[in-house]
Amino acid sequence: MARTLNGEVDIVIPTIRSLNFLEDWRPFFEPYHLIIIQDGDPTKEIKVPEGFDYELYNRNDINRILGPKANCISFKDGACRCFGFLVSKKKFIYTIDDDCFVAKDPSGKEIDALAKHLENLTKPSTPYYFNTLYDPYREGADFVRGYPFSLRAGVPTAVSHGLWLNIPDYDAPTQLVKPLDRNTRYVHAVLTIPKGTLYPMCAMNLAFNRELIGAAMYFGIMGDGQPLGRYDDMWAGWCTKVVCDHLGYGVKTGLPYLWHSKASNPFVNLKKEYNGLFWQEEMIPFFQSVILPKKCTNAQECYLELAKQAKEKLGPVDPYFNNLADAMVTWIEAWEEFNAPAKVKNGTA
Ligand SMILES: O=c1ccn([C@@H]2O[C@H](COP(=O)(O)OP(=O)(O)O[C@H]3OC[C@H](O)[C@H](O)[C@H]3O)[C@@H](O)[C@H]2O)c(=O)[nH]1
Ligand SMILES: [Mn+2]
Repeated sequence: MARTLNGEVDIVIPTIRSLNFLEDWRPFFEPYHLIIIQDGDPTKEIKVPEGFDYELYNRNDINRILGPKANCISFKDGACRCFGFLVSKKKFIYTIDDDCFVAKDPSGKEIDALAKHLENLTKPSTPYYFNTLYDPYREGADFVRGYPFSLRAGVPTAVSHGLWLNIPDYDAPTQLVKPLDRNTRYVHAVLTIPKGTLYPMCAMNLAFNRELIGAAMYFGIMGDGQPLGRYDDMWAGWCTKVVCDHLGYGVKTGLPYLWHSKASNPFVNLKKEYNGLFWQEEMIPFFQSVILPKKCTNAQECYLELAKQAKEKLGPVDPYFNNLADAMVTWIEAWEEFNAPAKVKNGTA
């Protein structure tokens, strides 16, 4: 059972809708601090249900706080959530969409998704050698015969990627041809994604160790005024996986599940993700070929190197990638502004 780490966790929610979904999560979320990022029209009043401890930022706040650097935070795209990662001071971040609800496991028990994520993040990962009995650190499981003892300590876990029952995270073409698909399969497993393997990270039900990988968890410039949308979490997932592989951190996927209730409009989604459908055939081979130099020893340094290589290798694909690479650098500048080690003055920090 994960320790209650409520002093070490922020829950980040991007929203253009309502926050009534929090009533479903109240038993699990009330002890935690929420960072709500209100996207779209800042004059619209967003109601937060009584009893939650939260801070709320709209576009005016982001512009006021970041000044010219605000141009690295997307507008009219769920990617705006990464502003919450920037202003948080906590060790762990859990980010969830406002159309996601508490799911039930096959026994009918409500799933405390946050507790399971914290368990995933506070137990090691095994990226170097696959354990065929899945998560060896889970109650009632272990390493199987032939698993080297030299690797059984595992590595620190940086990302915990949860899944969704009901509406699956399909791209627009798949959603258009299979509108009635519902995910009813509850697979009771947590897997470490092997080193050297990328994956399509969805931000609907995602947790990470902000101290290890937060600087690389940037969701890019998407949405309004950009030729790309709904690839925010994909970009962040590819960047963070490459950085985790380089730094020796683990990424897990699988449990916990939540219940995803709303299918967004596939035609609108097609317009947003259209370029991504063929640019991903260039982006993914780029990330598969990235080699980060040994001198990069933390997420910030790795990320600046990634920005440099993305500009070199993907800039020729489309000028958008030059802007994205520049925004990645702006993000790190903002990150360092918010996370500079406390300056020590006459002996006190
Ligand atoms: O302009 C916007 C649009 C949405 N949001 C908030 O982002 C969350 C996701 O929105 P939605 O549920 O409409 O997206 P989906 O089609 O279900 O799929 C997304 O799931 C999240 C991924 O990051 C990716 O964007 C898609 O796979 C929700 O909280 C909206 O309120 C927004 O802030 N601005
Ligand atoms: Mn949704």
